[in-house]
Amino acid sequence: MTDDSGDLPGGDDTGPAAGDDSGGGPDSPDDTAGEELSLDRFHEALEAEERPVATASEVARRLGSTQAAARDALAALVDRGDVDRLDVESDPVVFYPTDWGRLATRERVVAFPDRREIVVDRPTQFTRARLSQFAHLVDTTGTEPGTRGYLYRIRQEDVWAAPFEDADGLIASLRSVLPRRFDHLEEWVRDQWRRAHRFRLYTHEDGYVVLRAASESLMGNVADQHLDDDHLRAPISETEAWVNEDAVAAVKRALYDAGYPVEDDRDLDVGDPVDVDLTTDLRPYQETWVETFLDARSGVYVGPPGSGKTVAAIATIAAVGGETLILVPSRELAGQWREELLEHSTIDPADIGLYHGGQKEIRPVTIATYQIAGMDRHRALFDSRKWGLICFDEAHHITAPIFSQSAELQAKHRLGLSATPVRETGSEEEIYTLIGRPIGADWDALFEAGFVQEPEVEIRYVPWRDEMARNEYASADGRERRRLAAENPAKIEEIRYLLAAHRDKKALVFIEYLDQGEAIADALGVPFISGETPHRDRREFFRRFREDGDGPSADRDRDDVDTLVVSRVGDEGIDLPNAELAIVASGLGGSRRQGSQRAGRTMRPAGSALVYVLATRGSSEEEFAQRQMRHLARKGIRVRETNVAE
Ligand SMILES: Nc1ncnc2c1ncn2[C@@H]1O[C@H](COP(=O)(O)OP(=O)(O)OP(=O)(O)O)[C@@H](O)[C@H]1O
Repeated sequence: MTDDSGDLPGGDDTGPAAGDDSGGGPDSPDDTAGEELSLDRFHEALEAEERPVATASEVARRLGSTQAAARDALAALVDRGDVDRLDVESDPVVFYPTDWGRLATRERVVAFPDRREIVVDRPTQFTRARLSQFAHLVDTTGTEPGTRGYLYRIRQEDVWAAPFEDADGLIASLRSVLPRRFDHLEEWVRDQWRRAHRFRLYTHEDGYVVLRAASESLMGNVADQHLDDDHLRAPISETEAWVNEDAVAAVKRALYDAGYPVEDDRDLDVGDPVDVDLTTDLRPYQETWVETFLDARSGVYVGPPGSGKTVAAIATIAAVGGETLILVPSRELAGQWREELLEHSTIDPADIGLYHGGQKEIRPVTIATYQIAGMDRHRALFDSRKWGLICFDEAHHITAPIFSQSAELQAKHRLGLSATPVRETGSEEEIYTLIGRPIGADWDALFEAGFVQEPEVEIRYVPWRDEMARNEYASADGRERRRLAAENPAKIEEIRYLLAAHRDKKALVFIEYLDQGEAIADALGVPFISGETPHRDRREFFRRFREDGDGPSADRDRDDVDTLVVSRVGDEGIDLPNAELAIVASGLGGSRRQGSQRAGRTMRPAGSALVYVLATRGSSEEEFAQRQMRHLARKGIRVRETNVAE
C-alpha cells in the first residue's frame, strides 16, 4: 500500500514522470498535444474542474484544444496506463488518473444535471445514505467490489418522497454530495418540492373536508381540469373547494397523477381506546419513524426485512392508542404478528383477534388477511369497530378490493410497512395516495449500524448435465424451455455441493415447480413445503427448522430440521430468522420484488447470510438472474457471479 502511494507523489512532482510522458509523445496527435497532456497537465485540468474526473470536452476546454484532440490524447494516456476511463451508460465517458483508482477509498462523484443523474465510483456509506434520500439507484456497473460505479437518478417521485422538513434541507443534502453546485438542477428540485406542497386537504371546523390550492390558477388550471363533480361538491372560494367525503382517495390519486401530490392534514379517527404499552426500547431510527408518523398521521415505514418495522408498528399502535386493524398477506403472518404483539407490548391476549380463513374474531386489535378483508361479505371487519389505525403489513400486497374500500380507510390513521418501495406494477403511487408518504431510514445506515446484515449474493451458472439435455432445451419452445432450464437436474448436484460446503448453516432451497421440489427433497432427504402442505404441517416444519441443533435441546429434540425445500408459498414474510443460507434453485422468471424478497429472507440480524442463485448456463435464466440481481445491487447488496465447471 505504501509502495503505491509512495510512487504517486514522486511520479507526479518530479521529472521522471514527465520524461515518461514525453516518451509517449510520438503516439500523440500533432503539435503540442503530447506535451499538453502529460499526466501533470491532466491533473491540472481536474483541479481546475474541481472534480476527480473529467470528460474529454472538459479537458479540451481546459487545455484549449479541440475535443477530438483531447479525446485522442486521453486515449493515449489510457493506453499508457496513466489514466482510466469510466463509461457512464454511453456518453460522455469520464477519465481519471489510474493511480487514483488504486486508492480504494477514493470516491468520485460525477453529476449529469441535465439528465438528473449522478454517478459515484466507490461511494462511501455516507454518500450512499445521503443519495438514497432523494435519488434512486438505477444501476451499478462492475461486479468486483473495488470497481463499482453507482448510477443514481432523481425522479420527481423521489423528490416528493424525500424525507425532509423543507426544500432547504433537501438542497443542503444534495450539495453535500455533489462536487459543486448545479443551479439548474437545484431549481428543478425546488420546483418538484413545491409541487408536493401546493395542495392540501384539511378538516373544516364544521367537519367537512376542504381542498386548498396555493393559488387561484392552480385551482383553475390543475384542480378543475383533473377533478369533477364526483370529487368536489362545491367551490368555497377561488382557492378552496368542499371535497366529497367519499372522494378523498380519488382526489389524492388524480392530483398525484397530475404531478401535484396532496398534503393530507385532515383530522382522523382516533378510534375507541385500547390499552397497549410498549415493553421494548426503540432504537433511535425506530423512534424517528414513529415521531414522523405521529406528525403526519399516515405514512409507510420502509426498511429492509428484519430492520424492526413490526416493532416500530407496535410502538405506533401504542402511541395512537386507538383500536387497530392490521392487514397481512397470509395466515402465517397473522400468527407471527400476534406473537410479536405479545412479546413487545403489554397487550392483553384477549384483546387480540385473528380474522382469516380459519378463525374469525374481531377484537380491539384485529389481525386479518388482505384476502378476507377485500371480500364484501366480510364488511363487518370494517364496520363493527371504531378503528383508529389501519396497519398495512407488506404494503405492496394491498389488493384491488382493498383499494375499493379506500373511502372509509381514508378516515383512519394509516400505516404501511414495506421492504420494497420499488414496484414494477406501478402501485408506488397507490401506496403513496392510499396510505401516505414513505418514511425512511436508509438501508445503508441500517447495514452500517449493524442492525441488518448485508447478505452476499452469488449467481452460480450451472451447465447442462449433457448434450442431450442441452439439445432438448434447444428444440423446446416457450414455457417448456423455461421449465427445462428451471428443472435442470444438474442443479441437484450443485445444491448438494453447496449444502455440504456450508454444513453448519440452516438452509432454505426455493423452487418454482412442484415436481422439482419433490425431486430435490427426495434426493436430499429433507422436507418440502408447498401450497399443498397443510397449515399444521407447515407450522411444525417451521418450528423444527427454528430449533437450534447446537443447543442443549439437541439431545432432547433430535427432530430439528436443517434444510427446507420451499415453493412460492414460503416466499414471503415467513419468520425463519435462523436461515443463514438460501439457494434459489428456480423461479427466476418471477418479479424483481420476489428476487429481493428471497434475498431478504436471509437478511437477518443474526448469523452470516449467504444467497446462492442457480441459473442454467446458456438459458434465459442467465438473463433473469442478472436482472434480479441488478435489482439487489441497486440496494447496495454485493453480488458475485461464478461459473460452475462442466
Ligand atoms: N428496538 C428493538 N429492540 C430489540 N429487538 C428488536 C427491536 N426492534 C426489532 N427487534 C427485533 O429484530 C427482529 C426483526 O424485527 P421486526 O420483525 O420488527 O422486523 P421487520 O422489519 O418487521 O421484518 P420483516 O420485514 O421481515 O417483517 C425481531 O426479532 C425483533 O424482535
